[in-house]
Amino acid sequence: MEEVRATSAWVASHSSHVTLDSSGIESLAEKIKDSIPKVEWNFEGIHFFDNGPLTVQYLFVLDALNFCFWPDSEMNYDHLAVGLKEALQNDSSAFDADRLQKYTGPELRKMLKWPRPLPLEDERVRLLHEVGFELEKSFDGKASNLVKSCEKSAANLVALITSHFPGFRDHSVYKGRQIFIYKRAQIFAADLWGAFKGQGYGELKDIESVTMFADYIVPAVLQHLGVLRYSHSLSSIIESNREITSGSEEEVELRACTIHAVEEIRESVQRKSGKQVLSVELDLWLWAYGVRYPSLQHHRTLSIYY
Ligand SMILES: Nc1nc2c(c(CN[C@H]3C=C[C@H](O)[C@@H]3O)cn2[C@@H]2O[C@H](COP(=O)(O)O)[C@@H](O)[C@H]2O)c(=O)[nH]1
Repeated sequence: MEEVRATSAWVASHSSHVTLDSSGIESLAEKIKDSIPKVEWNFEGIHFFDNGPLTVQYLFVLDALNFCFWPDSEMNYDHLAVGLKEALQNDSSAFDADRLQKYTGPELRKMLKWPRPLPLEDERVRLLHEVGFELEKSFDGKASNLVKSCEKSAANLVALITSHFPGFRDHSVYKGRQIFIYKRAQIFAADLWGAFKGQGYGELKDIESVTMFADYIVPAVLQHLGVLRYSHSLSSIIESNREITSGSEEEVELRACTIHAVEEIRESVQRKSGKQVLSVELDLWLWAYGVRYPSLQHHRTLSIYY
């Protein structure tokens, strides 16, 4: 994940629309330095968990589809997590690699008990097929084999996922440079670590290398907390719910500056407290904060990456 850190820092130092407010970073770090509010993974109680390989399969399918819920104002991440959990509880072979390759849009919709087409439904189906196909071809159908081959390293896991599954290659070109974000690949590593409490399939010795997961909730939280500042034109686009094109300067800056800001907060908290802090812990706290305040306006980009 060094390339995620390094390229996000580069965007932050060449940014035109989003800036980091260093006094906002310092005052937030000061506020949380003694106790970063601990948020339990699965604090909402919405995920499938059986302590075995089926949970790994569930999390991989979940994170293959963990993007862009906002086009349907009634949909959110919880619907996906709960819908997939119930599907697996009703039929433990629902996510077998051969089955994943055959789902249609209406079947996926029915599985999630959603009464109308899902946002970006065709892409969601295509990505399910991709996951089923590549799991079958290279990992004997099982996401748990993918995890086993990573030697307890989140960095290896992200590299393996992004090399095998094109849908996870979350990157863009910004001012002539390739910028790596890898949101869904990294969140899968963090979900494993969180679900299995750092043991078994969740034992990742380098979990500190994972960055925050650049989605559409955390930038809005950081702006609200005075850590990120937007240009006048970007603010007005977000406030009027106008779409921001995937890969545009504004979009890349929103995501990369969020990653870099969380790194700066983490380093500042570490300096002040003398304790190690994980970006994953900061992410979960900031995300949980954001979903409690649905009135926070977030940017809108049609994307399969987040
Ligand atoms: N940075 C960050 N982004 C996250 C998550 C999660 C869920 N993680 C689970 C893991 C453990 C916990 O128990 C969580 O339940 C989803 N998202 C992103 O949010 C957006 C959805 O928003 P809304 O439309 O309002 O549901 C969408 O881009 C989605 O990809 C996270 O943890 N961090």
